Amino acid sequence: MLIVADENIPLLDAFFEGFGEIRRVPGRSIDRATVEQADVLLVRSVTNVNRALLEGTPVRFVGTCTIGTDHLDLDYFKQAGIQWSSAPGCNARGVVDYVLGSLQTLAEIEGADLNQRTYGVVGAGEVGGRLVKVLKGLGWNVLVCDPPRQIAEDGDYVSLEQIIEQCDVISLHTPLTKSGNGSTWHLFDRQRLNQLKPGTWLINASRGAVVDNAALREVLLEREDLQAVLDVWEGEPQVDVDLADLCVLATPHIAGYSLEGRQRGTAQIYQAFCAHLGQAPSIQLSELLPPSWLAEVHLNAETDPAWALATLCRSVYDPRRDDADFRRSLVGTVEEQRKAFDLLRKHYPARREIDGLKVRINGGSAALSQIVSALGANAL
Ligand SMILES: NC(=O)C1=CN([C@@H]2O[C@H](COP(=O)(O)OP(=O)(O)OC[C@H]3O[C@@H](n4cnc5c(N)ncnc54)[C@H](O)[C@@H]3O)[C@@H](O)[C@H]2O)C=CC1
Ligand SMILES: O=C(O)C(=O)[C@H](O)COP(=O)(O)O
Repeated sequence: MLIVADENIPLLDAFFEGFGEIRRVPGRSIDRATVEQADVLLVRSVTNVNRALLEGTPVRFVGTCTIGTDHLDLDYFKQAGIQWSSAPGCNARGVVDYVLGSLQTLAEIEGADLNQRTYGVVGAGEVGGRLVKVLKGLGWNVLVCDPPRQIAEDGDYVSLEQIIEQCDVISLHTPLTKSGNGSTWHLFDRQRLNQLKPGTWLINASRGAVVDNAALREVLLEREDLQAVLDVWEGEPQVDVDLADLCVLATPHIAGYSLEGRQRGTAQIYQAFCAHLGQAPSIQLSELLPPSWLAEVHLNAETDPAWALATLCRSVYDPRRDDADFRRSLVGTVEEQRKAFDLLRKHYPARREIDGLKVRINGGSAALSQIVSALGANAL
């Protein structure tokens, strides 16, 4: 069996070497010739997998080690009888950590009290749902917009208009869909961007085109009161450098790049492939993941809760380093910038999630316990 795989998929050998030959290829170079003999294709978000790539090839299973599926032509897969799997939720916690770290930076720059803001989460699936839980757990005021969920289930949802009217912070977590009633392509167009409340913070770690990037650049130039944090870009790896300059934080699509998140993505595809073959999985991710780095943190009961929150969030992830690395890369020719975008992602340093963190509060404090529990760390 020939497995063609994006070279940036971690733990490929650990999970897949037992199945046959693995051929590693840069994700953006996967073309017709690359998959001509392949039985299995394992990709990341940078490879568009469609009829033009696969028709007439032996590929019968496609795995993407990502949450997003906007690079896959699922209608074609169905028509052609090609089995596929994504990795739902694999790196959702990493994105939540990115949003939390970004909020700390925004609060610091703006001198704002995070407790006093109203948060709007647009899209409450794997990522947004986890984020809502954390924000509500912190006792913050959160509004949630998710029309498909609102139709499917009873719940406390609001319209996008209400989010725009009432929220001080808006975080986007929808899939990118380009057709149909609920299409999210340019969900935040010029009109909606103009309607944002004075002083709104807009965070996009979903897909670049959920926000009209050209319109956002123009609106940010006109309205100095708005603050934007962008992890994803229309047309990436090419980035609108002027837009990046106007953002408080700008990063190269790494919000979900926790070590656990990336490795979980491979593990989930492995499990799906085993199911496709009718085999029981024999390799466990828990046996491969290195132990948590921050074993234990002690806080004194007198610690200021805002300081404790900032310290715990930043102990897990602080986006300022990624922002600085990214800005340094936005020089030279367009081709050099595109290469730099991919290189920053290829050589992304390992970053851990908060689950393994144990926090002891010396003396006991209800406010600190609430923070520890909301973040998903373990109270000792
Ligand atoms: N920046 C990064 O590194 C990462 C980005 N992502 C992206 O984050 C986004 C969210 O991922 P998940 O939460 O796993 O997806 P999900 O599919 O679990 O949840 C998406 C939610 O959005 C809702 N939704 C759909 N259309 C909507 C609309 N018009 N308005 C409001 N809500 C709408 C859906 O009902 C669903 O509940 C995706 O675009 C994914 O590709 C995911 C992981 C990492
Ligand atoms: O899982 C997703 O969806 C993401 O956006 C991932 O962070 C994408 O990572 P790459 O596949 O682009 O490495």
